[in-house]
Amino acid sequence: MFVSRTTVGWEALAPAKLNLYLDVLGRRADGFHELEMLMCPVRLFDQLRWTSNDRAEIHFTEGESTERFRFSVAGTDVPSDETNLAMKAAHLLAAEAGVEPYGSLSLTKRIPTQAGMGGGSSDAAATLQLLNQAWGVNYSKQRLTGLAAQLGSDVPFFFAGGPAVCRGRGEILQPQSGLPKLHFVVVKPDESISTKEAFMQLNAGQFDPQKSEGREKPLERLLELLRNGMLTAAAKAMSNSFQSVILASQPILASLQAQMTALNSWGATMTGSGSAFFGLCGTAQQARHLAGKLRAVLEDGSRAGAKHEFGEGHYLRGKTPRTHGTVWTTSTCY
Ligand SMILES: C[C@@](CO)(OP(=O)(O)O)[C@H](O)COP(=O)(O)OP(=O)(O)OC[C@H]1O[C@@H](n2ccc(N)nc2=O)[C@H](O)[C@@H]1O
Ligand SMILES: Nc1ncnc2c1ncn2[C@@H]1O[C@H](COP(=O)(O)OP(=O)(O)O)[C@@H](O)[C@H]1O
Repeated sequence: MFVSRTTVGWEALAPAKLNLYLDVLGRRADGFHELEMLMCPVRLFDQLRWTSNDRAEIHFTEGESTERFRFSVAGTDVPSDETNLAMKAAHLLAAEAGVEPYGSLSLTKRIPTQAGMGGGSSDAAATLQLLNQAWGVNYSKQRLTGLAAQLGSDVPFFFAGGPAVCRGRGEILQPQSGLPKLHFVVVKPDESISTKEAFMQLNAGQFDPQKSEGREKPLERLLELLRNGMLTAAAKAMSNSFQSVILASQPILASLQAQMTALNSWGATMTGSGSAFFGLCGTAQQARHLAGKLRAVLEDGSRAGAKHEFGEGHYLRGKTPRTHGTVWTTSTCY
């Protein structure tokens, strides 16, 4: 995430993430699942802005806001009340630091929701970082990462500042250096998937205790292929434990994945618990080319060309079954 000063306060860019590898190793006694993942931040950003009441000379009285702290959301239908992860992050930091929340925090959503792209988690991490500066709390990155784990399993990842292997619930981070810049086409179908429900769809039969004993260590192999720039093989080595379960239960997503694979011999992989899919491409030009091919097959002219500030989104319409969604070209940011 990127935090900077503005003339009236502070601003943060909260990146989306893609899971290049996701293995669910088993269910834990606390109800969470033990994971092994490779995640990368990508250049599709939500934006958070904070201004102080003093500078804006505003006194707030309405909605969910207190007089001293106001929160607003633009861009999509995520909640703008205390249940928003950005608000949860603000209140957690305030309680921990003994600060009474103040100022005006606004969130502009661009990352699709329930996509497996970590938008809410990234917003929470960016809010911790932003308000840590704005309120003069000055906690270390380590202390903020500890708070992040209380907000959600994926939140600490956004403090890694680049690609990381994530284990445990997702909060045990091993940052990875030496990976090349990677280019992707991402498609978010209109169908969304709740993370909790995706975990519930997995059954115990899918957790093989012998899997980790003497296995060929597919994650290490993927990392090695990426470091050596062997991207064709790396694309084939990407995998996601949720994918087969989700595709079996949602034929429309199976259709989308088949369409993407037909147009991109490197294949298409689901990110997180879905529902977005991504295809790895060799260069930005190839990504644009693939996005163009996807549009030619799937595009709905009525919404084509919708522009996003940090990338281009295009509405898609497939043949059978009809697939609707948005496609972006993007790349890793680190
Ligand atoms: C699956 C992943 C993979 O990156 O991403 P998304 O698809 O959500 O982006 C993450 O593990 C999601 O992390 P996050 O979205 O922070 O999850 P949390 O809020 O902690 O948990 C939401 C729900 O998912 C389940 N959950 C989550 C993480 C985990 N290791 N085991 C679980 O069983 C639990 O049922 C929990 O109630
Ligand atoms: N700031 C936020 N951005 C997105 N979703 C949020 C946010 N705060 C709370 N939520 C809730 O969390 C749910 C999933 O969040 P999201 O990050 O989009 O999922 P995923 O991790 O699967 O990409 C949403 O349905 C929404 O109701």
